[in-house]
Amino acid sequence: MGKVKALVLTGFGLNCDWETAHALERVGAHAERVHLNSLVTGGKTLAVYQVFVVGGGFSWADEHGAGVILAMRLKHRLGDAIREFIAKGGLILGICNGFQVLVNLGVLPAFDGVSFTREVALIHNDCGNFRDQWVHLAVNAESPCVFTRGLERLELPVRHGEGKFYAGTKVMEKLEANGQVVLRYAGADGAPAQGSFPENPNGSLNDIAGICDPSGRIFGLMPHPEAYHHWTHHPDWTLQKERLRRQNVRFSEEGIGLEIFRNAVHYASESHGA
Ligand SMILES: NC(=O)CC[C@H](N)C(=O)O
Repeated sequence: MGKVKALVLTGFGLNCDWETAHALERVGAHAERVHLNSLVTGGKTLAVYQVFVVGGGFSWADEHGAGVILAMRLKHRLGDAIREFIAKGGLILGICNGFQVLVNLGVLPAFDGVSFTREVALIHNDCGNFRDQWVHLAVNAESPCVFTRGLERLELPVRHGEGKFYAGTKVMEKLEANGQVVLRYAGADGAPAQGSFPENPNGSLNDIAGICDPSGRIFGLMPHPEAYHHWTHHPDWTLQKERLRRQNVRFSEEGIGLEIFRNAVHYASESHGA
């Protein structure tokens, strides 16, 4: 049985690809960092991978809005390949700048399949500046998202200037009704932040930090799971071991961010017999 093949996109200002590929390798995938131009010119083909990750960074320097130009490039040069990739059951993960790309591309929320038009937006943070901080996240147990299976709460870092999730009332209602809201910013107790700053770092409506498509196979989130793949990444790591011992929780060398990738690789290996 071969390893699950994951493509991590690179190029034009994306800058979390090494960490993202490393996280995927840690959970058993074969991860390849592939430049956008290699896909566009046909040197590499999306169809041979089971997981497609658009990671964090500053593609095209956030010109015209974060993720806008990369989304246009993907739509016009690789739209058919992306549509086919989704139709044959592939998984897509968009992290931070990647989430902004998927939203601009209309691959999320994709109520009736990929629309290639923007239905929701990630706009400038309410606080008016770039936020670099750790957040608590509550996972919606009702969501079909395959990436968050078995998870209830997470702690991950965010680093973004345009992370405020925004949509019209009807779209918000539909997202909530479908269970497509996967992650919400929360307090340390796991209760939704209800817009309070800095627990909700950007003013996202309904505290939304991540959404999925109706199938649960396409997932986008503003926090960075690849940036918590080892326990020492956590700002309180020196206290962590002792705290867990007191709570009778088994200590793990892994950061919880790895679980997102592990779920993806597990799902891909089961559904594709990799
Ligand atoms: N870390 C990131 O991917 C940042 C995304 C984007 N450049 C922003 O600032 O909003």
